[in-house]
Amino acid sequence: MSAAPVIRLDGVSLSLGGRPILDRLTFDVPARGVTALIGPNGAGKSVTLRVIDGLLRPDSGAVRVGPGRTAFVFQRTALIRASAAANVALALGPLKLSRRDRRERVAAALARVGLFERAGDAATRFSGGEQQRLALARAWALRPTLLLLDEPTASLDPAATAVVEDLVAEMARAGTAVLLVSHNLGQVARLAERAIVLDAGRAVEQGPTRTILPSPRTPEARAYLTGELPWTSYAAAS
Ligand SMILES: Nc1ncnc2c1ncn2[C@@H]1O[C@H](COP(=O)(O)OP(=O)(O)OP(=O)(O)O)[C@@H](O)[C@H]1O
Repeated sequence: MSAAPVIRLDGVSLSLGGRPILDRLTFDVPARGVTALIGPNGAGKSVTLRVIDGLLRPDSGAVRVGPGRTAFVFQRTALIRASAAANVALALGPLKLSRRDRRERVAAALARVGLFERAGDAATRFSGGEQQRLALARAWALRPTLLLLDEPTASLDPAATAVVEDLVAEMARAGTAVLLVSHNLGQVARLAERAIVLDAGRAVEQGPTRTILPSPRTPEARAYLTGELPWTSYAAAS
């Protein structure tokens, strides 16, 4: 591969509440394009994003991220009690823009997600889907090197989902590396060139989505992708 990866996890292990969650997790995320992190509930996808963003520190192993700015859009977005415009402007704090550039970038970001008319409204009163779009606008305005997305369209209607998917694709085309956690496999196929399949805190399979999605090699990836639940086979066996 040409460029250095934007994320490198090497043998990362982490226990939480006395339970092993990540187990010698090792993978690279290339500096270009969209990489999907997929796997069953509880596999450790969100914890992995938090480790990458430095919100959780692994017990062992190495995490290398960057260089550049990272933006993180959570499953449940953290917005401040202020207007939509103020929420975007606040994210631009570290950028040292002129007042005018900042105002223009905020307006463009809100317009990009269809919230321009709502610029002065209290962000915490937005619907779940509107808050998610606002969180994306905040990330877009930052022009990050790396974008971490945790189920960004889980609560969105189809039209808003399309807006978010367009925005993510546009950011990727503009050079942002994206790591996307999603259970929407259609979305993964549409957006991501590569996928990493997590199971019980380990990367069990990784490679191009066009081969992993239709023909996974490992039983864990196959079970996830075909919707086979571990407790179903347990119940059937007992
Ligand atoms: N702060 C914490 N303390 C204790 N356990 C935690 C903590 N955070 C996460 N866990 C546990 O770690 C495991 C992995 O959680 P995580 O949220 O990463 O799963 P996930 O793969 O993102 O799942 P989902 O698809 O359901 O969102 C879960 O069993 C969860 O209960």
